[in-house]
Amino acid sequence: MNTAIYSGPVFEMAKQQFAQVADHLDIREMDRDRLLYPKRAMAVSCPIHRDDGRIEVYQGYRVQHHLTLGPTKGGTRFAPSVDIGEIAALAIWMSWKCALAGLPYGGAKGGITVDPYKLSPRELEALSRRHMQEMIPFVGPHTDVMAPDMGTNEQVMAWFMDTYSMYQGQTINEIVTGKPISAGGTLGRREATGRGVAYLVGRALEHLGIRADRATAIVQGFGNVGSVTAYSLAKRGVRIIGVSDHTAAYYDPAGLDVAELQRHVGKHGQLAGVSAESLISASELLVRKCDVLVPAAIERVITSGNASKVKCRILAEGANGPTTPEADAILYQRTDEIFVLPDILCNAGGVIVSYFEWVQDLQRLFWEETEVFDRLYRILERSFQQTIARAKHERISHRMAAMAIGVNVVQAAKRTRGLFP
Ligand SMILES: NC(=O)C1=CN([C@@H]2O[C@H](COP(=O)(O)OP(=O)(O)OC[C@H]3O[C@@H](n4cnc5c(N)ncnc54)[C@H](O)[C@@H]3O)[C@@H](O)[C@H]2O)C=CC1
Ligand SMILES: O=C(O)CCC(=O)C(=O)O
Repeated sequence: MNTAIYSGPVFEMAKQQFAQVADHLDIREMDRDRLLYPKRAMAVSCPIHRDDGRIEVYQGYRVQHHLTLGPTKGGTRFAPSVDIGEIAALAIWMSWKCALAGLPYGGAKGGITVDPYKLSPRELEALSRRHMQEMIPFVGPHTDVMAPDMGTNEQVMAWFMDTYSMYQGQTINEIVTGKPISAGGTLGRREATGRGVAYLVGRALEHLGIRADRATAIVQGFGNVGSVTAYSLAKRGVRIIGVSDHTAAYYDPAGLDVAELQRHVGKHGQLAGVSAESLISASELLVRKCDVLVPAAIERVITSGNASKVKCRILAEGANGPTTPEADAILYQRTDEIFVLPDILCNAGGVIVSYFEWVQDLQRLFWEETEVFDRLYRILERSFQQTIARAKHERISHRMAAMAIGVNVVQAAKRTRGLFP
């Protein structure tokens, strides 16, 4: 099979991780490509009028990894880094994540190569609508259901839903999740990923016998996932001593006021300008001593260069793919020091509540917020227990255990459906 279109460092990571798990599970060579490579991938051109009258064309992608368990599911990312390799890796990770959580989905991901911070609101709307228009032949409530990811939000999901619905001649809420409540969204989706991260951090602290009100945390990334994680951890009594985004990093051992940081970002769209005294370099922040380190921004930030220097007790991966395989090997040597909550477990709250949103939209029956979070925490608890039990039993890392569970689920479904002899 010629797989050359899938390349780049993020795709290589997903490939390397899969190879390690496939070796551990003793999956036959001839079955590996079927499990790893995406079912289909789309590349589309999205032309829009810029505010100055120019026409600019942006490249968009959607990768659907497998449809063995149901529709594919995953976010749409607007970022300058986006290419088909990055999106394919994120789609593959979505598959293992959904399978670990027991959701009836395969993984997908999409994105546009664009810096959304450089578009006006009108340009962002035009690009979002054009992207969905180009995707109409490939998505559907029972084929592939989009959601937010880095650089997109509830408003973008509302534009996606509206564009798809106008084309169909009727409102189809269930085409995307992560929508505003007023457009058929569920209570709790906006906070779901961060609250899920905080729940699992709480469980890891208990596991290690550390009291939340004596713990400290550093959070990289202060968007949807990072800011809600910081806020939810602070509500649990954890002192937030460091935060960063793409514009600034702050460290204060006495603790930062998360609500104040959220107000600042709400007003200015970024962390820069909060305080001159507590400024620190972004790379230094990651290796400061803390109980909980939460990378909640981009991929590949814990690397062979800093994995031996991080000084946390818990590494809670809010982001997708923040740790390279080389760093993983180092962290595995430090298992007694650092408890890793791997991304496909740690940030699964988002897609789990997206699943609840899809179910509610399909049934036209909406739940109370307590029902959303009770069900979310039950699924996360089960995944947490399964992951640590398997890691202990097979003497493997938490990442390897979580992935092994996910890969096994997909493999079993393919086998049952007759795709494996
Ligand atoms: N939104 C969701 O529900 C989910 C998101 N994720 C993952 O979480 C991560 C963050 O996503 P969101 O919070 O949704 O995105 P977002 O767009 O809301 O926020 C991203 C944040 O990361 C910051 N950032 C970007 N580059 C950075 C850098 N080099 N250093 C420090 N900060 C940087 C941005 O300034 C911003 O604060 C991504 O890896 C995404 O794939 C995972 C599961 C669900
Ligand atoms: O909510 C969803 O469907 C997907 C969220 C997502 O993109 C992720 O978990 O990485």
